[in-house]
Amino acid sequence: MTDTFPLAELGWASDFLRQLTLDELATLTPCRISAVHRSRIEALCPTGPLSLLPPAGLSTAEIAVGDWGLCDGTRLLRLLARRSTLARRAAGTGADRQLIAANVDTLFIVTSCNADFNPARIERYLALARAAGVAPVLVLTKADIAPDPAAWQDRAAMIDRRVPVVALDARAPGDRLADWCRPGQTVALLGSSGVGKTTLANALTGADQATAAIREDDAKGRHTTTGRHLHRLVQGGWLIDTPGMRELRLSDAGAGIAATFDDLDTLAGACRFADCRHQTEPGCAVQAAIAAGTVDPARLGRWQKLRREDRINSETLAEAHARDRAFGKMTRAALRDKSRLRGD
Ligand SMILES: Nc1nc2c(ncn2[C@@H]2O[C@H](COP(=O)(O)OP(=O)(O)OP(=O)(O)O)[C@@H](O)[C@H]2O)c(=O)[nH]1
Ligand SMILES: [Zn+2]
Repeated sequence: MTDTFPLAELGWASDFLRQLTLDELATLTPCRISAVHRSRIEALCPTGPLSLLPPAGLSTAEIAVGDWGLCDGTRLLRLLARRSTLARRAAGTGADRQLIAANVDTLFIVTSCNADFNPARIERYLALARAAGVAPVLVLTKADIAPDPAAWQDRAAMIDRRVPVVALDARAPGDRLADWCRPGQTVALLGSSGVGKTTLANALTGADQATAAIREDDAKGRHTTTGRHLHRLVQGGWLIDTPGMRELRLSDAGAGIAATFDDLDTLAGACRFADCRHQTEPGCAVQAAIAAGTVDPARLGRWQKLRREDRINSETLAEAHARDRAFGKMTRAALRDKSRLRGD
């Protein structure tokens, strides 16, 4: 396997080039981060894989697999602004966002042509992708064993007409994903357990995940595995597969939710009250659309649930405490009322 990659093949593009000063252009080498450890960083650069020291004054927690940086061959000197960022944070902890991947172009939202198919989950992933700045594609696996894969494809297309839908056998995707898996492109997979992510990743990288990493012949002739989380695709391009990818959840995704439910978002703007909850308020444009049959009430329910979930997952520690306190107060008041009614 060759270990050298022209920059364009690694995903280098003009919006990264533009960030370099003339001096940097003359003296430093662009590199793509393939793994991040506590005190070392693995990267791919045009001359091959490198193990680098982190930049002075920058915690490795601020570096993501897929990031572009500039190095002098020994140390990563700085990171370049990202095109997209996938991150997460634990609910209600207010913890800093944990970076999962950077500069992913396409997120394959994977679900199966069976009971795993769930519009609410697909919408959640669509919102997550859009909030991160990544283009979503719906991939329906197990098309080979579904009685009517076209029907599943139609159901998926109904969720969001703007999103491409591909139904396939994850074991043999052929060139069905060739629009997104090509030189310079970076993809990632998201979906629940058992839908075929590992199977698809293996097919796209042409190998077992454990062996798909790029191997470097070092001076002693030993093999060192690099590119741990940045896997080269058979058709060109890269697959980012970090452990956190599988536990991605919605947070700070308000803009992604609005983009995914833009029909409801627009209607809500026409409600009489700015804080309309779209239940029984007079002048509610959303309820009017439901009454007119142009909006599915189930979709309104999913939108509201997702917004609540995002709000809770995005709140800071102080906000979470305030919510708990308010809830405690409410419960205590309710208990007091109850005992008053009982005449205690
Ligand atoms: N016939 C068929 N089998 C599939 C397809 N995709 C996945 N499978 C099978 O489904 C099972 C689960 O697939 P995995 O690739 O392990 O699923 P996963 O999404 O990686 O699951 P986790 O590792 O739990 O996240 C395996 O036995 C696969 O062989 C498909 O498109 N067609
Ligand atoms: Zn309303």
